Amino acid sequence: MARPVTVSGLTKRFGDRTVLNGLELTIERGEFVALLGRSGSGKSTLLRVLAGLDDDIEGTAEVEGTVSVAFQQPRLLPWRRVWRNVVLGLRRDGASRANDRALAERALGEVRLADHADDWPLTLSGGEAQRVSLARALVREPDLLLLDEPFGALDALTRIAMHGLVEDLWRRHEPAVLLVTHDVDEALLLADRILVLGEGRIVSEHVLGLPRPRALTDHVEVRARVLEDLGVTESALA
Ligand SMILES: Nc1ncnc2c1ncn2[C@@H]1O[C@H](COP(=O)(O)OP(=O)(O)OP(=O)(O)O)[C@@H](O)[C@H]1O
Repeated sequence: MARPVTVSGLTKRFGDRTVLNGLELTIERGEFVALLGRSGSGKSTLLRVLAGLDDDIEGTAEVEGTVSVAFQQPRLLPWRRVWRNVVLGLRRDGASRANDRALAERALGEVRLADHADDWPLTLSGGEAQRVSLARALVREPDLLLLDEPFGALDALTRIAMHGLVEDLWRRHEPAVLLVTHDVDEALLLADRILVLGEGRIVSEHVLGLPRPRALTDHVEVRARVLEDLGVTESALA
């Protein structure tokens, strides 16, 4: 099976503004990649292109296999029960539809929400709703999982719990992951490789070799280098 992402010479303009400028990127099967970059650097734009939501581009962006996306907001349909939201995006024929409830229950079990299958989305907490969104992304068994700041709207404790959950789900399902985040520590905990986007291209790449689960202290030097690439100095944070 081909590599899930091969991007070459990708340029994306909005009017006369060039947001992505000759970007090169490959992601291997099962690889967990984090994408960092300053606000407005084009991270979401790149994700939208990879998700097939924007094809008005120059260059090539080849994506192989099934793609799922989870956004910062869980985007659940409030008038559908939780389990129906999970199977919403599945390609369906008569035979598989009969199986939907079982598929949804299994996916909800994986994100530890087995008891919430019949709830309405608006009764869920923010972290629970985001877990439903993850279940919905994974039920399609994607080859590529695109995560656009999926934990950005959650409180710090819930976010820590979600890191463990995502790592667990990634190991079990083995999709390639592209995680857009503002959180350097999140990237250091989860990713095989950290990319920094700037001036429309990948300006730096950091490969993280250490085993998992990781501690934040594992990558002190890489952390400093990534922050430097983002234009942040430790003294400015102190
Ligand atoms: N539909 C659009 N029309 C015009 N400009 C756009 C559009 N979408 C994005 N842009 C511009 O492209 C640039 C990159 O936006 P994008 O959302 O990709 O950045 P980002 O790195 O994800 O930012 P953030 O970290 O703040 O979410 C921004 O300047 C934005 O204003």
